[in-house]
Amino acid sequence: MTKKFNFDVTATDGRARTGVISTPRGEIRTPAFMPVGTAATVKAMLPESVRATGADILLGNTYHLMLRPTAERIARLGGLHRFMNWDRPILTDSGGFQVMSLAGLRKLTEEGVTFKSHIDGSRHALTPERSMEIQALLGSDIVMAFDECTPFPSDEATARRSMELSMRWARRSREAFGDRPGHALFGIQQGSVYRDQRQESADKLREIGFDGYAIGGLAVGEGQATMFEVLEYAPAMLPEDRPRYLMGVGKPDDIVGAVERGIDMMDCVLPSRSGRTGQAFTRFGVVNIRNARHQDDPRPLDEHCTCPACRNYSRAYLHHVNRAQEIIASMLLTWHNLHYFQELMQGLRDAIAEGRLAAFVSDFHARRAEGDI
Ligand SMILES: Nc1nc2c(CCNCC3CCCCC3)c3[nH]c(NCCc4ccccc4)nc3cc2c(=O)[nH]1
Repeated sequence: MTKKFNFDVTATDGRARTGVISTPRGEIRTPAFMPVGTAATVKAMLPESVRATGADILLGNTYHLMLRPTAERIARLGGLHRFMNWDRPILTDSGGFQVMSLAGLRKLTEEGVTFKSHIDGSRHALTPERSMEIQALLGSDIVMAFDECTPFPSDEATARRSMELSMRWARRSREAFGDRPGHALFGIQQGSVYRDQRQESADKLREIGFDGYAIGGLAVGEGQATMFEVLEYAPAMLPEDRPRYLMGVGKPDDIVGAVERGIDMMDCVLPSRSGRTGQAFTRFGVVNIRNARHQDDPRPLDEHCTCPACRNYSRAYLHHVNRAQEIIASMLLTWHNLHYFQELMQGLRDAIAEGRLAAFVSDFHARRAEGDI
């Protein structure tokens, strides 16, 4: 059991690479997709089911857990791993992004953000120091610096002010995090869609020094083409011997494009959230199980898939339980989607390791064109 946090690149294919992040709680195979466990649960999944889909790490969140049940209570109960019965690595986001997207009455100053809880209206404050304290109380293995996700679109001056604030907060996060062997602190690059600002942000983060580097400020409405334009240059600005984490991404084709451009880690609510609405991701594209055309279909979602939903249930059944709003509908569709996302990651890792990523990617796109789903 390593007591340290390490990242080793094991193979490359173009800008893409495979690697292993070693942590005291286990190894993370990269490129990795990280399921989101917002309120100390991956919704509709038991932790052992999340593990069965192939996940090595999952996400928690400062914002949600500080409001309910509070980080102090989770710490008193032994920390987030014990609390949610997940003994592998956990990465927690620093809370700023969720404040801006969920909380009410927000006030942003140099110090940090104050806001009203979306749960009970109580007032709270998040600063770099408080975010580090909360993430330490939770016991997360990978801690995210406290940042401001620059809204899109932003003009250059606005984006610059936002990025520079995030870089001052990055330094305060680093200082407040201190020296915690076996735990990692990741910095978050900002700079919106402005190449010079992305470079300045990357240089500042390197100067401060982090265990890993995230690309923030993307997947905020700019669209895939613009995101990929930024990913043509932003990953290479970050240290190549450290993990690169693209936050909030994404759809399967976003993930494939990001991995081709050198990204090692991603997270997204999409597979779980869309599973609960009846959207199933398959190698041929998305199946919306609520559509009446499935009500007599005896076939599984995807006959190639080995997940419990595809092994044991028909589209007709999944259509029925979804229409009836049965709890099992969320369970089966979530499990299928997380399984599909992890299978996609395993396919990418294998293709990179064998130097055949280009073939994998063209096959990935070709299947989806078929569209007989
Ligand atoms: N610090 C920080 N976090 C960001 C996040 C949250 C990543 N997920 C955390 C996770 C923790 C647990 C609770 C859930 C969130 C982002 N998410 C997106 N796009 C999502 C776009 C999207 C995709 C599908 C559905 C909704 C929204 N862009 C992001 C940029 C940043 C950023 O600059 N800084």
